[in-house]
Amino acid sequence: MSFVTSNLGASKVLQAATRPRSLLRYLSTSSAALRPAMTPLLLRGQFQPTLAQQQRQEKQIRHSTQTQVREYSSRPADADHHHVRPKVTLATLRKLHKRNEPITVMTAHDFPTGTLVDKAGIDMTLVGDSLAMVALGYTSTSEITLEEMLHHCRAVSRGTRSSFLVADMPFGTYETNPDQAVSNAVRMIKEGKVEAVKLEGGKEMAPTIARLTQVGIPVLGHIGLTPQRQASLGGYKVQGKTVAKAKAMIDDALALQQAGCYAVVLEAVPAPVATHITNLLSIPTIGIGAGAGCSGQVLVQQDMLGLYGRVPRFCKTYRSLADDIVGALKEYSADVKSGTFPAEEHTYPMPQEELNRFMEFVGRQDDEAVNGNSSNAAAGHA
Ligand SMILES: Nc1nc(=O)c2c([nH]1)NC[C@@H]1CN(c3ccc(C(=O)N[C@@H](CCC(=O)O)C(=O)O)cc3)CN21
Ligand SMILES: CC(C)C(=O)C(=O)O
Repeated sequence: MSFVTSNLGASKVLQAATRPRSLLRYLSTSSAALRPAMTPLLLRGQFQPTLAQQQRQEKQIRHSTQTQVREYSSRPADADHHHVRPKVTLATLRKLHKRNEPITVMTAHDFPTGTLVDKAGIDMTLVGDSLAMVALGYTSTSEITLEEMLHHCRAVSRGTRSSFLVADMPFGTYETNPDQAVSNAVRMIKEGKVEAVKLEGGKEMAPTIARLTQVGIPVLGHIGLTPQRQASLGGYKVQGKTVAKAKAMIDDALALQQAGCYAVVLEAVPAPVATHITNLLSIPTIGIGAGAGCSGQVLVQQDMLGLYGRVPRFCKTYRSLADDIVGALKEYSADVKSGTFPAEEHTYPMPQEELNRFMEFVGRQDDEAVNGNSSNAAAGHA
């Protein structure tokens, strides 16, 4: 592993890590290489970094040094991470937000992908309705039904131990009135076994969100590009690009907070608008295509792993697994055709004594076939 802090001597890091204040001072006065991302934004004069953002950068650097320190210990790097991770609750998320530690969110749509997200130490797992497209092959998210969603939620929940688990309410299951939203959200909790629901929309959804939170169902809001409304938005378009639209989005965000959302997703929003909303709100914002000024980030797992065809501009493809998978499938196919697979090590042996008797049995059967004797000699032998 290589970290930006590699210029710090190990002993210095260890020393400093035990005295966070002095490390903070050290870092804030040290090389500009330690402060990526922020400088170009400042130069472009798009917006001023908030104190919170500066503290977060320092926090990130501190986190890297701590990870590095762990490499020098005798413990395997992930031993204390994978198995004893405490359950993430709403209180945990609030604590992360208060500390300006970015909240990580990742989608999952079944048991294996849910397990992977949980193992990676992601704070929040989202059973997003993008699974309609990436897992079910629908052409939009609006087509998925409540029953289909519940099926996927249950699968993800079986693989989720620590991450906070939230799922999208499908299009058409919450818009009619607050009663409809409550009864379907209750199904998401009881049958889908998720801890919270996400629903799309701004201040027009506030009464519904208020009802849900009043009956004890945590709600994650979602504004900006709301894919369930893509038809009326005229496609998957960036939202809030004009002052008027940005102002309306600010009103929506405040209304969602007032209605009791524990956090709000901001999708495909210009970074300065998302940063401003983040600074205004007392609840975390989770950005997707909304820049680094949000309180957390979310991506669609298939996108970031290169498992789904077209990837939006805001997505970083961390791996291109589709190529690997197709390569493996082609090798398998060639091996089967050529007889290379299965090999000896992929087969099951039997005890030598049993094998000898089995071969005798097979020999007798062959003799009988040749001699035209149809009586069953094996039964008498056994
Ligand atoms: N696989 C997948 N990933 C997603 O992130 C995702 C889905 N599916 N389905 C539902 C929505 C749709 N999403 C999308 C899809 C495309 C763009 C996109 O291509 N936007 C243009 C910008 C267009 C403009 O300028 O307004 C881009 O260039 O990124 C954005 C969000 C996000 N959500
Ligand atoms: C992209 C995220 C925010 C989402 O809503 C989904 O996965 O459906």
